[in-house]
Amino acid sequence: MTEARKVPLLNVANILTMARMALVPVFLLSLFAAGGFDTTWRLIAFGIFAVASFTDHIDGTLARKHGLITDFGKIADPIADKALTGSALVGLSILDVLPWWITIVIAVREVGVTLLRFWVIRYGVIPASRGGKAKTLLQVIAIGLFLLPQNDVIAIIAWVIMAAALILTIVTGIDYVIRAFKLKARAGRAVA
Ligand SMILES: O=P(O)(O)OC[C@H](O)CO
Repeated sequence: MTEARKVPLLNVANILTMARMALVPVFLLSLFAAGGFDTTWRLIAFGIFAVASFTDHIDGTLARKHGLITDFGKIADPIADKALTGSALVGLSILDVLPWWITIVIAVREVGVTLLRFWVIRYGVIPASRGGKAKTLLQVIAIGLFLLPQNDVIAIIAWVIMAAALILTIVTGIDYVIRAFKLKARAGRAVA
């Protein structure tokens, strides 16, 4: 595996990625505090989720701006996103806010893409695509809206965005499968 540039592994972008992972248990504790439906705790959970999600934006921006892109970051950043969104989806399904089938469809895609990345890692890294980034953004917005105390307007917007996120989740998942097979085939041709 080759580094895009010789940069220290422990740089600010990677530290932010790891901080996002570390916030997952804190987020879950606040989501389930006081039974899961206490308005104050739900707002705290929303705040922690929002801060953690924002680190995704900052670490990517810093990595690009200051040349802090590492193979570790390319792999760890999507995993940190999946840990955060996955735990939120499971939490919302446990609380009966979100149907389990939505959580399961997204979880299967996210775990599948992660396994796919490791499966082809000897040939190269599959970084997040624009579609993958847009998918994560839509998931984050929909989850954020479901975390808020609900009313009709919030619920309608949350469902519309979740539907778009689901479509993009599936479409980009298929796109990554195609990319993985192309990467593997290219590596095979290079060896032959
Ligand atoms: O769709 P993925 O697996 O590439 O994930 C995208 C990342 O969450 C973007 O930061």
